Amino acid sequence: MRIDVLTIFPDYLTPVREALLGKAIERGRISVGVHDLRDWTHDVHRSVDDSPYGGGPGMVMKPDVWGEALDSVAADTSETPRLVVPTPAGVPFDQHTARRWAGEERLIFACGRYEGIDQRVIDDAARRMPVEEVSIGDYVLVGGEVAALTMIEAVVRLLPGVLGNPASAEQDSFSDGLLEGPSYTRPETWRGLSVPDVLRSGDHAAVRRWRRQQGLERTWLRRPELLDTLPPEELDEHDRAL
Ligand SMILES: O=C(OCc1ccccc1)c1cn[nH]c1
Repeated sequence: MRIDVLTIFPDYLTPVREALLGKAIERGRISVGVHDLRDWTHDVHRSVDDSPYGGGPGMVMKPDVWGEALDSVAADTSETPRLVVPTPAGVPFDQHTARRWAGEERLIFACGRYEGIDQRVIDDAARRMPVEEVSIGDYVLVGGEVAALTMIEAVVRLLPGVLGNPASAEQDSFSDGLLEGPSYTRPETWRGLSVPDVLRSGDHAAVRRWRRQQGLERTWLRRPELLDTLPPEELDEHDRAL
């Protein structure tokens, strides 16, 4: 998989080369290109934004600079990239989307700042490649870089050969639509707090049941709406009796 990130703060993406993702890059599992949007400006001030039509606060990122940058980065290879635009106004990003994107050959993340990118950039790009405007949460960041890092990590950890322990990618939260329950490790008692007996019982069926019950309880308490969208087969009659 090849990932490109367009940003006016390329240094913000340095963490992408750390640890987990760093290993994936070393192993050639993914290649990551970080590009400074200002490289596609032509004026002496290297300006990337301007005042919004219709008035209002803040600035909007210019279409011409973005258009040239996207043309250039997208053209690098024959595969058609999927363009991801992080924005508070986007479709919520979730594990389902992460799994879907893990199958892509190329992803380009367009990191907006200010009040966002001129909409025509997205409309024009959509004529040549799939485009998704995506939100990582209901809050406003200063720019899309942190959102891009978040989504890149969620996607890359799913690629075969990236995680040391692939099983954990399968059993992580949301893989069965429920939240993960609590986890414990040594020592058995710590500051007067003990590990639940069932986990030390060696009864694997009981452990499975207990973990599922804990996941259901936690989901019920913290994210009840996830129970509504659970596929019916996920909740067996035993769960319903809980
Ligand atoms: O703030 C975000 O993206 C940066 C951004 C992009 C466009 C205009 C303002 C800010 C964001 C919040 N949830 N998901 C993404």
